[in-house]
Amino acid sequence: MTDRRLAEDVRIVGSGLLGTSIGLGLAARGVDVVMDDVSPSARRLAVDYGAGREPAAGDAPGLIVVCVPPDVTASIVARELAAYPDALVTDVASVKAAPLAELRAMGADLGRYLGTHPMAGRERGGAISARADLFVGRPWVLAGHDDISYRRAGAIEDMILDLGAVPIELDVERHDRSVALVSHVPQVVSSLLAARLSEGDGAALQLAGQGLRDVTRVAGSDPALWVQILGANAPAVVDVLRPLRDDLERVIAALDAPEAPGSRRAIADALAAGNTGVARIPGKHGQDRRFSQIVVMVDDTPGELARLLTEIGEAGVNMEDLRLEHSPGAQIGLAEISVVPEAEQRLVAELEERGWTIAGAFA
Ligand SMILES: NC(=O)C1=CN([C@@H]2O[C@H](COP(=O)(O)OP(=O)(O)OC[C@H]3O[C@@H](n4cnc5c(N)ncnc54)[C@H](O)[C@@H]3O)[C@@H](O)[C@H]2O)C=CC1
Ligand SMILES: O=C(O)C(=O)Cc1ccc(O)cc1
Repeated sequence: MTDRRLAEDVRIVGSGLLGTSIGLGLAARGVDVVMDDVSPSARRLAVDYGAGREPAAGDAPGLIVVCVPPDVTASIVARELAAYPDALVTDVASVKAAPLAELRAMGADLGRYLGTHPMAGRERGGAISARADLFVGRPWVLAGHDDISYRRAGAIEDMILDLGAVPIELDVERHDRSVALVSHVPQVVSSLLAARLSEGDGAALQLAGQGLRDVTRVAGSDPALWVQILGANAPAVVDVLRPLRDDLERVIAALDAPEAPGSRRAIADALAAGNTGVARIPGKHGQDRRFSQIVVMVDDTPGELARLLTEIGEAGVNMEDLRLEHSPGAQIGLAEISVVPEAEQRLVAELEERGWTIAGAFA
């Protein structure tokens, strides 16, 4: 028998990115998973990928996971609660207060419903983008409310743990305020910045480096999904956007008159506040500690990166993170290796001895 916590059979409604990824992860652990979708071809595709089986008469799931767009989440949750009176029902929508309020207004049986939100995803939807390991190591919020205890929702936590994610209990309002700050506003800022590029000189784009890619990655997200997410969490998003606009106006005023008394200070203060903020983003395993970075030049030939990683292992150093940078047209890649500060000097020496070129090392 596969090692797992979840004892229930699972029904997944919505066979897109999230539903298929959950199905793949659970099916791999031997759970009996049924995939469903309003679109028969989406459902069949998820079944073809191995996320689960077609629905059948007599299915009696103990846990139902609704993975549909936010604006239909409440109505599908209500339908499933009514259709399967013994099942626990959850959903994965990116907003939590609005679907709960809708369900309450419909008179749904909230004693069997607890919404969740995995903080993992991709810019592209659909089963074709799904991955069984999408949730490994990622936070997954259980959005608590007064009609059900976390203990009663134990099977949902079992599912989260079986998928390798980290359960976090937050009530719905705190969840929505939190994701406004860490997910919804970053989406808006990333999109607005990327939108500037559509007007830029084509030659300027040839100069694009990793910094631009870092801050615009999520600008490739699906507008149809995000219109729903932002609309459903509008007050919390605006609460972050307004002070952001004030900060931007202060920077613009300072740059309009950079020589005026106080202007340079205003710019420096804005950038320093950014340093303080970025230092608060937890690293791997949610820890706050910062790592040293070692940048190694890697020939753009097959097997070179694998050789580097093997040799770091041989040196007995645990790699905390890895980032790759490629310049278009260049035959060299840069591998930025994060290690604990105590290991930095030793690893640099080991790698140089083995013939690697170190482009930089910094704490
Ligand atoms: N895309 C992401 O990165 C993340 C998305 N979420 C949430 O997950 C949910 C699903 O998103 P994705 O999987 O990305 O979308 P998706 O577009 O890949 O899949 C949604 C699926 O739901 C189906 N569907 C639509 N209406 C339905 C209905 N009435 N009944 C049954 N099926 C229906 C669609 O046919 C589609 O297959 C959304 O609520 C989203 O907020 C949560 C975390 C991350
Ligand atoms: O791509 C990423 O980094 C994400 O964080 C994706 C994501 C998109 C929507 C969510 O509600 C949660 C996560």
